[in-house]
Order: sequence, then C-alpha cells, then structure tokens
Amino acid sequence: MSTSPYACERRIAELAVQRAALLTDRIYNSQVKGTTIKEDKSPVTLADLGGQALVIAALRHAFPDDFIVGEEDSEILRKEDDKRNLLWSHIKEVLDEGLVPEAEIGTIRGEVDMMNLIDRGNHGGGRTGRIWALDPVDGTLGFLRGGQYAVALGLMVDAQVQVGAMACPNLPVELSKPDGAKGILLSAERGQGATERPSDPTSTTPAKPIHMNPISSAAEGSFCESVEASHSRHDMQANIATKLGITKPSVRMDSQAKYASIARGDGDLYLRMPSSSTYEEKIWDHAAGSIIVEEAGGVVTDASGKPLDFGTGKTLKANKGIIATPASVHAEVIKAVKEELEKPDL
Ligand SMILES: Nc1ncnc2c1ncn2[C@@H]1O[C@H](COP(=O)(O)OS(=O)(=O)O)[C@@H](OP(=O)(O)O)[C@H]1O
Ligand SMILES: [Mg+2]
Ligand SMILES: [Mg+2]
Ligand SMILES: [Mg+2]
Repeated sequence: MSTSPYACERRIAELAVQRAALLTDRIYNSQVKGTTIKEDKSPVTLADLGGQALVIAALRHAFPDDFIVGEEDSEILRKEDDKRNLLWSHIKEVLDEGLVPEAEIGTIRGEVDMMNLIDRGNHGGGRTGRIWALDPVDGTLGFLRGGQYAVALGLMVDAQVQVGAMACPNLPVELSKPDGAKGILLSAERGQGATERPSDPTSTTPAKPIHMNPISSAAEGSFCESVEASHSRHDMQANIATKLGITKPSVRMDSQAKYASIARGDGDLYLRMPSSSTYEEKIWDHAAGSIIVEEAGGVVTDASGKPLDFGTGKTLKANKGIIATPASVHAEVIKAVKEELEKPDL
C-alpha cells in the first residue's frame, strides 16, 4: 500500500488538535477560564496553556526530534499555584476519558511535565529542518466571547508548510445547518488535498474532501475579515471589495476559522490588510490555515501576490498583508489590492 509522504504527520496533527479541543471546550464551559493579560495586552487563558501542553505531548510522543514554535510559555503556571492545579485537573480529566488514542499521541505525566511540555514550544523557527507552528487557541478573544477560535498546528519542512490541522469547535458541522451541531476538524497535506470531519472523537462520520467555491469572478463572492478593527484595515478591505463588485456584506470572524470557512466554501475571500507598520504576523496564525486553503483549491499570498515566507523565524518578517482566494480569482483580487494601495492619500 502506498501512502503519501506526510500521512503519519497529518494523522498525528489531527489527533493532537482534536484532543486539545476537548480541553478548550471543557474550559470554556467551566466557571474559571483563568484569563491573564500578556505584555502585548492580549489575553491568554488556561485553554491556551493547556492546549499547548496537550499538542506538544503528542508531538513529543510521535516525533521527539522535531522543533516546535508555540505561542505560549509556562511562566504564569510556574508563578500561580491555583491556575496550575486547576489546569492540571482539567487536563487529567481529558486524559482519563481516553477519547483520543493515547497509544498514538502519548500523555502528560503530571504538573511539572505539563509546564515543561509547554516550554518545548520555544523554538525560534527558521529556514531548515522540521518545525511545527502551534497556536493552541487562535482567536483567544473569540474563544472568550463564545465566537470562533481554532486549535491550529502546521508542519514546515525547510520552510514549506507540508501539513496543517485545525480544530474549529464553534464552526457548524453542516453548512446547511448553521445552528446545528458544532465542531469540525480540518486537515491538509501538500499535494493530497484538504478534508474535514466532525471534531467529536465519538463521531463515525468519515472525513470528506473540501473545496473552495468555483467562482469565476470575485463579484460573485463574499469576503471575511477579522473581528478586531485593530488587527486589519476594515476600511481598506471594504474599498477593495467595492472595487471588485462584491455586494455581500463582509463576514467578521475571529481566528483561522476564516481560512477554514473559505476552504469549505462558506465564503470566498479572506482579506487581511496590515493595520500597523510595526506588527509582524506570527507563523502560527497562518501555517495551518494557509495550507488548508491551498489544498482546497486556493492561493494564499501577501498583498503584492508573493507567497508567504515561513522561513524567517517566529514571524512573517517583511510581510505586508494576507490575501486568500480561490485560484480562479486571485490575480483579479491582487490587482484590486494594488490599486487600493497606490491610491493617493487625500
Ligand atoms: N495588531 C495586530 N495585527 C494583526 N494581528 C494581530 C494583532 N494583534 C494580535 N494579532 C493576532 O491576531 C490573532 C487573532 O486573529 P484575528 O485577528 O484574525 O482574529 S480576531 O478577530 O482578532 O480574534 C491573534 O491570535 P491569538 O493571540 O492566538 O488569539 C494574534 O496573534
Ligand atoms: Mg494570543
Ligand atoms: Mg493566533
Ligand atoms: Mg493563540
């Protein structure tokens, strides 16, 4: 039987984010989310910290020599006994339930192991070798407000994303039933397509291939963008959409659920024009989402149409903007973006 080059990595990545999503969901539904505000003024919760520990436990078990660039570190847990104890009790419950096969993705041995695992995500990224980019809760603001968030994991080999997996606990399982069951697990391998299935590990629904909508002109489509006005230029994005003849209102959504949505044909374009000249996009905010869109028939580039460069460290250095669209309309969208950027300041 022939298998694809990264079939094993894809399987482990799927299981890892699936198990982490059981924890994030559990913490969302509990009394205490343990929110702390980080130095950059963004929130971090027990779900972010525990999700990172669980995913890295899986990577340690399956690929012990790989490097990991994770968003979080264990400093808060080392300082605050209450948070550490509470998080460990949640993680232990997820592990004891055993819904995701521990034989394949390993375990966490206790509180100290939990913190050490989180800190294994301290690699700085780079151009060579096998490096995983992990965002245990992408869209923490979305998580806190009961909106969209994603557990996102991508594998880069020599700076090319080869595998991505993402759990989106608040996206509907069926597009035709937006108020029905929630929680999907998406994944992709370079050259092998993208799939989705329910993220509930007890579900027997098989994975199915996903495809972007086959639009032939951007005017037929709709676009999504960040909820937070400080994360991208809503005004510019509206101008670009108008120029393209898009009449549907934008869909504002937190996190890489934006990539997931367009990859499964719920929307068409993702526009993210930079709102600050100093903020650098993080690799963990785009690695998983970008390959899932590409493998569903899309193209993901910066605002000038160049591919994203995942080999420049923890951040996409020198990146200006993110544009994700079906391949059929990418050139048309980049032309409109260029015109918007060249517009004289009035
Ligand atoms: N100034 C600025 N500009 C651009 N992006 C930023 C900025 N600040 C933060 N972030 C990152 O945005 C991640 C959340 O994704 P989104 O912006 O798409 O969603 S959201 O609407 O803000 O929730 C969010 O990811 P998480 O920290 O994992 O939630 C951040 O990495
Ligand atoms: Mg964050
Ligand atoms: Mg993020
Ligand atoms: Mg995050």
